Amino acid sequence: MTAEVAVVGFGPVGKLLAIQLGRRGHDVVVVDRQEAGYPLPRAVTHDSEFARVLQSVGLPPDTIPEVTEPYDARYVWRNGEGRTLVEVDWTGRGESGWFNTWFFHQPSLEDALDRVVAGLPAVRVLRGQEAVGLDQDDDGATLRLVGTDGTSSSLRAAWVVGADGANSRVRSWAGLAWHDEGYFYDWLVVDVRPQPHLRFPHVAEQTCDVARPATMVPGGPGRRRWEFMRLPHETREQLDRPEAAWELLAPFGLTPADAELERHSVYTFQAGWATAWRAGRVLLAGDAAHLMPPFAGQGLGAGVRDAANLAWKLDAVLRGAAGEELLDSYGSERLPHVQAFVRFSMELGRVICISDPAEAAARDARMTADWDRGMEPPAPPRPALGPGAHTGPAGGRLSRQGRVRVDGGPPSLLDDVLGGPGVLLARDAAALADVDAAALAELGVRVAALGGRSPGVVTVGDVDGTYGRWFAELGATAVLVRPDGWLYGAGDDPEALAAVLLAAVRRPTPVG
Ligand SMILES: O=C(O)CCc1cccc(O)c1
Repeated sequence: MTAEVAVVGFGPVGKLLAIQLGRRGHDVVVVDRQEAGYPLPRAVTHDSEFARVLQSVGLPPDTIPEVTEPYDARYVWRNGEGRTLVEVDWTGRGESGWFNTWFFHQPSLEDALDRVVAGLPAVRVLRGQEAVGLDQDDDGATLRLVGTDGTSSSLRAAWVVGADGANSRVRSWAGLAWHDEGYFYDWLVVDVRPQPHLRFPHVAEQTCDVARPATMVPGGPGRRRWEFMRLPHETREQLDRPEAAWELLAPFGLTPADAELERHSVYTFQAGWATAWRAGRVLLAGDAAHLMPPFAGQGLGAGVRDAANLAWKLDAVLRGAAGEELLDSYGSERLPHVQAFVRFSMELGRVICISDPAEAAARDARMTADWDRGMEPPAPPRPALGPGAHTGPAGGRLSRQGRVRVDGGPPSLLDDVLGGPGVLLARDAAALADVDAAALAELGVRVAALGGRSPGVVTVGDVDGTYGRWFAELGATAVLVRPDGWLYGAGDDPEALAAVLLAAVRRPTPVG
């Protein structure tokens, strides 16, 4: 069997990558050793950028209310006595055009992604096929597979992506090293469906109580998630029992009579990353490439960013629009970005994972004093991409998505008008007259303007002034946004911007 891309692992990251490549017409085979999907939640929160990626695969979050719901409120941290330590602002809309914070039910999201995959003839999914080995040469890689019935086969692909989770075998076969931050905390993760009459408050809270550090967050529509830290005197086995879960849920007013315990499982929260994400024909994505504790709610989001970054680059390489060196920019861009979130999540963990009373008292004194005098918590990181396929000071930053109007029609998000985030957008269509639109289209980038008319250019009205403000902040009259929604660059000469991108991807400058 052969494919252009073989993906090992059919979790959300493998699914999104397969969809993005399959929608661009590439022949993708996904293998997963499990016969069926994992039916229980793992991640429960996503951000505005993740929402835009869902939009790009035909699942805009406002059309899947059974899967995900916005959280337009604060993320509250309290001490053992219920005093506020800090409140993090999780309200409002992000620059990607969607609410900043959402809580979702992962199995329902995966079902929705499965339905998208099923509609893509270019994507084949082989469940019950375990990858047991990998060989590669200059032209591709071969996976050795064993089915659940014991049958052996092989799968040859131009590129293999290991989206096979924290214990990635693809990572080991490719010889990609792992950097471990030495961060290990065991937590009992509990997913619950309270009966609707309980009317649970829709809040995200951390209880920083030495007696039992605990997290309570929504778990997607109709569900709640609790996480309880294992204390030093407890074993994993003592904690990983339904009786232990119910005992810990009781103070929150939950009993087996009015709630369903969907899952309880002890996880070891960890932090680390693969030091390189490509070895020849093999690439890593998702938990195979990075792990972080959940306190910033960014673990799966990082994997989703991987899929978006990798998809457009693999697409460009496979269609011959870019040299394979472009794939080196995947890890060089994504690694520094994900490191910022790993470190931020560990810092949050250092606040909550405290079991020593003296240390907790010092934390409480410091944080309540800061909060009482109105000190705002440090903002979550907004890292730029590391070195790679972008140019100038604005390049490598997240782009914006606003509402636009075409020919006096109703407002729509720009990506919906253009078919995806990739765009060379100029203030005036006249500046785009000589741009090589066909070459940009090969990379998944369309050509649009906020005013004027020019053949082949989509002219859009800037409904809320999002783009006018953004251009003013950048001091530019044109932006070049990559198909993953990240800014390639900004300036006053869109033709030159396009030419720099086209030259860079055809012969990228080596990174690192
Ligand atoms: O969705 C996740 O990654 C885990 C859920 C979560 C969200 C916010 C705080 C926290 O401690 C866990």
